[in-house]
Amino acid sequence: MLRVDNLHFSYGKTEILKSINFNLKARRHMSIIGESGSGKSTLLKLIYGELDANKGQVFWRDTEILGPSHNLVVGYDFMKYVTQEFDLMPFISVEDNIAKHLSRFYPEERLERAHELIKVVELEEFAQTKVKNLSGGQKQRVALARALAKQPEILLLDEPFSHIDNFKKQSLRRSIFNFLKSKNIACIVATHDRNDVLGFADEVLVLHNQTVLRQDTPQQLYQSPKHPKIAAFFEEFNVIDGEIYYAHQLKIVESSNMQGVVKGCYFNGRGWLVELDVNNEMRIVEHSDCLEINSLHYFSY
Ligand SMILES: Nc1ncnc2c1ncn2[C@@H]1O[C@H](COP(=O)(O)OP(=O)(O)OP(=O)(O)O)[C@@H](O)[C@H]1O
Repeated sequence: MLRVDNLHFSYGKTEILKSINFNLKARRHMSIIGESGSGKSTLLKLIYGELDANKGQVFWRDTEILGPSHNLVVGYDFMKYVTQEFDLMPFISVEDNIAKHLSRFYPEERLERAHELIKVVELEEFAQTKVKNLSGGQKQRVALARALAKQPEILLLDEPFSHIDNFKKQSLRRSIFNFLKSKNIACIVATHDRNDVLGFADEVLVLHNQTVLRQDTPQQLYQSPKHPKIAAFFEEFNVIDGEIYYAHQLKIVESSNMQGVVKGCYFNGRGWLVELDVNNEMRIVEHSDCLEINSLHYFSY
């Protein structure tokens, strides 16, 4: 189990994280979400032992994770961290970048494992390609495979699919997260992408105002966001009389005590997001059709 106890961290005088407390059981998957600059990457670096906390402790099972002021070499065998920078060896092949992290004593197993991981990240056709000749998204996939080479007990991922195009992203996400579950590898993913969270996270940690706003399942957070920052992570939403309503929870109706003037109409795949001006406050309502700009419509929930 990962245990984060009362963690505090500042860059110089700027406080970034305060009183961070949470646990993550072995094999579980957690997403960390929060606005840009809320400290997601900083928290991953503290968990990995790349930064020294000002106060507080991090444990994986019974081992305390210590920062650079206590450790000459950052990192532990049971934990791997894939940063946004990748840090690969450009002049050797994809296969060699991954195999380098495997034992030389068992050459056949080494190659077999490298190929297994290349398959997980769907890079079979690039196995022999030098990393310098890969695109950003392909490099990101090599970094993921390399982190899995020695099969850590816990994997930390910072925006793991940020460089990967939408064609590949969906299947790659399933492949990686299913692989982690099948090998009982716990995982913490810092992400801005709701699709990394909804189908894959067992729990979500929401960072806000330097601390943990909430820790809950994706289902609970989505269905009962309670806070605009949480709703905003998932979908377009409105706050009406202090309650949060997603755009799809409001409907255009024949008559109601709520009405607004159409100011915009945006296709979203399923239908249209209609922007309504209600006494200078904007409401956003999902509707099957685009509505005429400046027309008046009733809506309700
Ligand atoms: N090395 C550093 N020195 C000083 N300040 C830093 C440093 N690294 C990050 N920060 C600041 O710390 C805050 C948290 O940064 P962090 O990268 O952890 O946020 P984040 O939530 O991961 O952001 P994003 O979603 O944009 O990646 C930011 O305000 C950032 O400017």
